[in-house]
Amino acid sequence: MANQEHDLPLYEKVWLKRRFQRVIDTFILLLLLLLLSYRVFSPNTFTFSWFLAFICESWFTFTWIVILNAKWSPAVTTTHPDHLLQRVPELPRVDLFVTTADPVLEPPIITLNTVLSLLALDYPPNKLACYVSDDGCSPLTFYALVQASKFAKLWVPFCNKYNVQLRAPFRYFSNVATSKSQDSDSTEFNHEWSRMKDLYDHLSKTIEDVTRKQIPLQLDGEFAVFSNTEQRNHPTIIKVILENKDGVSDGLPHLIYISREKGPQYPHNYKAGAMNVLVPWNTYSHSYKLMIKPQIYLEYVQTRVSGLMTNAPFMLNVDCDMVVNNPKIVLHAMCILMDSKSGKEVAFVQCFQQFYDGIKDDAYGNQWVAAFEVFFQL
Ligand SMILES: O=c1ccn([C@@H]2O[C@H](COP(=O)(O)OP(=O)(O)O[C@H]3O[C@H](CO)[C@@H](O)[C@H](O)[C@H]3O)[C@@H](O)[C@H]2O)c(=O)[nH]1
Ligand SMILES: [Mn+2]
Repeated sequence: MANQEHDLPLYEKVWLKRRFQRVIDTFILLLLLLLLSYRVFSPNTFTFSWFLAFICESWFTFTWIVILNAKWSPAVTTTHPDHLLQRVPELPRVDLFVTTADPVLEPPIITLNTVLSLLALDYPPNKLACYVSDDGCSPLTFYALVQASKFAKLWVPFCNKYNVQLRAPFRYFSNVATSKSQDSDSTEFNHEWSRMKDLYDHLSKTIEDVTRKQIPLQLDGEFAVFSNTEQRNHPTIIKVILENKDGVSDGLPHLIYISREKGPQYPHNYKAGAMNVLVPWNTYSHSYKLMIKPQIYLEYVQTRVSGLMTNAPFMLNVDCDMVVNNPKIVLHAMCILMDSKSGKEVAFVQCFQQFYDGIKDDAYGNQWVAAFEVFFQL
């Protein structure tokens, strides 16, 4: 029995047979090469139109070779999160990183939803820490996160109780039919659903009013650090918004706000710069516990924040305009990262990106619909 349990696979990778498609794809490549050789050996060479056609066809052939490589031998990976706890004695800690840069272009309510979808992950909360890097150095973003932390205390238990799939409230409530489809007969569920919706509507209205300056935000108390700051010129600001002090497994993950030091005299390097400040860089700080008085560590913290605080062996990075649409995503990733063989070979796990609220027909192809259908078809 014990052996059987040990043999439970964490994931399976099945290589797909694509003999027929491979023949077709190679045939297209052959036609393209024939076309190119026709161009080269045709009598009307070196005119302007010849040159234009040659460049276009060469580029098309090159992209076809790249595409051919990408789809030559696709595989489907099926993960088994339910086997994970039987195979690994303890789940590892994961640091979650969210980057935001501008409260106008990336409204705080969007970042708030991203953070809520992370705080509600189906993973032991005492193993998670969510770091939000704010390159906008905005009290609005900090305010939204404080509000998010209060809402999370009700939202996360609601998601767990009803096994909610989409845990970013604005996505969940955007489709009443789908979100209410489960347990729709239960009065208790209907009652709690309406209560959560009212609370979320109130929350988003408050954030909107503060963002539009209809409710003034006083820069005192917790917010005083923002009073003399400019977006490109300010010292480091770190605020521990939520702390799972006792490491309880039914609490909430840590939530930490960070605005890294910036000055006009040196480049900030955009997202890469922000991630460098967040990501741990050595293993010596493993013994550090979460610091509840960050100001003491400010001078050290200027370099790698999570390294000094939680220093988890794994990290998950999402932009502020993304949401987690599968609460088990970390468990799925762990099936590959914790496997005895692939765990040593695989550096990162990435999921296909899906887009929400895209423009109809996707005229500019930003949602990659055609690309996925044509190039990555399995
Ligand atoms: O000075 C900056 C500028 C940007 N960002 C953040 O970086 C992320 C991505 O920046 P964005 O300008 O939104 O780039 P996109 O083209 O939308 O994002 C794609 O392209 C980026 C650059 O290749 C990748 O880093 C992203 O993960 C990928 O989603 C966002 O969360 C920003 O808030 C910062 O933290 N600081
Ligand atoms: Mn973006």
